[in-house]
Amino acid sequence: MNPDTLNSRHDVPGVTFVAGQGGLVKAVVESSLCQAEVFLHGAHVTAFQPTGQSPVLWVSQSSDFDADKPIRGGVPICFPWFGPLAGNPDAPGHGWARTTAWDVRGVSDLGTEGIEIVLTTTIDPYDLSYRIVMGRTLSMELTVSLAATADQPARFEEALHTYLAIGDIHQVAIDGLQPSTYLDKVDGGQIKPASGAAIRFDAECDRVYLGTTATCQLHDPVLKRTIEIAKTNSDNTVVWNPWIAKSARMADFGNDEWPSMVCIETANVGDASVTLQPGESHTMAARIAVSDD
Ligand SMILES: O=P(O)(O)OC[C@H]1O[C@@H](O)[C@H](O)[C@@H](O)[C@@H]1O
Repeated sequence: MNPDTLNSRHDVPGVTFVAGQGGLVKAVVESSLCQAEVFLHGAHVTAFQPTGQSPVLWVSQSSDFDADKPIRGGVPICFPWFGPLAGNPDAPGHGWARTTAWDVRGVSDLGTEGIEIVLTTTIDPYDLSYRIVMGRTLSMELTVSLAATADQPARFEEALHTYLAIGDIHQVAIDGLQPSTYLDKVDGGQIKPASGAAIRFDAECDRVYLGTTATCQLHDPVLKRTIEIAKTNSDNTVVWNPWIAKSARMADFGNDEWPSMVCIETANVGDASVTLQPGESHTMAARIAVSDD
């Protein structure tokens, strides 16, 4: 749908639909609380910056902005599978949601809470609704529903694959996951014991933390801030930085960009996949808050 039509249908001060990079339509939010951007392509939040802070989300300078490709950075939605689809190497990594065109269900001003945008789409057999609230904090709620008329249960994986902007990967630390075991994708998918220590980085990291509902804190001594990620109905947290060799292999990721990002992903994957019976729905949420150190 073109931006003019969206602007006349959803006439809320502080929200403007425009043709963004690659001609893809995005909502631009500018309020006293924050600046933010959401592409309808993938229901992809690409920017969030509370007033007085530097940008919270990272987007690659080499990202594609193309209706057939995912955006590299921001918050891609991984659904209905995470990573490669088992048994189908031709299926797109991380599922269909991040390359689907979503519809605008509604835009509202929630006052001190922020601006709310609700996007919807259907990915057979599921109906998806994504509620984003952009204020001093960024809230994202993904609701997946299976129609009562569905003839069988359905099982899916999901992730809010959040790329966070950081000062320097060598200096950040992540708290909150100390007590959790993790699946180490860099080491053949082995399950590793809880480390008991904050996560620090000196090499490629690709870990699925298991059985954790914990809130994480990302401490950034360079930007002198802490980003907190709280979550609901999520049993996994994925932590990812591609480091040197893997980022060099990705066409949509600049070779020298890896020190300035880390992903902390709110997820339900693998053994934590969600099964819905006909008529059921499931909501997973993440809330990102920033504070100065
Ligand atoms: O290149 P993609 O499909 O966006 O995936 C990026 C990364 O996403 C992470 O969530 C995965 O754990 C990594 O294994 C993967 O490399």
